[in-house]
Amino acid sequence: MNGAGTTSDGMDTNKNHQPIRRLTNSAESIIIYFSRSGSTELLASKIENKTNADILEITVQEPYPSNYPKTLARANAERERQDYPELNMALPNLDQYKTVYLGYPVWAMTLSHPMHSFLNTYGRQLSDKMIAPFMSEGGYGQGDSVQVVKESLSQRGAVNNRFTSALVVDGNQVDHVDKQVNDWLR
Ligand SMILES: Cc1cc2nc3c(=O)[nH]c(=O)nc-3n(C[C@H](O)[C@H](O)[C@H](O)COP(=O)(O)O)c2cc1C
Repeated sequence: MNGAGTTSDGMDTNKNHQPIRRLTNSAESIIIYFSRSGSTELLASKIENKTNADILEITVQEPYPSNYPKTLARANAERERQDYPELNMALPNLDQYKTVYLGYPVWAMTLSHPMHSFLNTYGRQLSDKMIAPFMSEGGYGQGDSVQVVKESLSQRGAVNNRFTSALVVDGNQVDHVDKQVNDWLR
């Protein structure tokens, strides 16, 4: 139940390029996502292309190893201690946005830790937004991740959120999900 064997893993997305951060004064939607090995990032870029939303990547102080077992060991230890990673990003003012597309990989059948950290740190600033959760996973589905997003937001004092259905994509199939993405965006 840990996604071992999924071919998408094995490379931190920011090893070879700067974190993604494309912001305008005019967009009414923003995509905020974390991706360790690129699948959620690819899905985020598809959503960006289809919506013209702004886009912001969540990054952590200490990136996860590209080595999958090492990442798993770190993630397991973090989860046991509920010790979520420190972020190294700045959140822009979100006033202009009505919709936040919130993207993450599923880890251990729940929300991956950088998104935990993001919601714990900035959740309150998502008040009044429509939240559109999207995720990539290794074949075991969304787990309780959306529930955890909802709980984290309300614990951080976010109010007046509405939620769309979640877009759940197998990380190895992101290249083949354009129709699913289009249908979800409708
Ligand atoms: C620490 C860790 C735990 C994972 N746990 C699960 C899981 O419980 N269920 C699942 O389907 N996939 C699991 N996966 C696989 C990832 O969800 C999947 O490969 C995802 O597409 C990775 O997204 P990314 O490339 O954006 O990081 C796990 C991956 C990692 C690194």
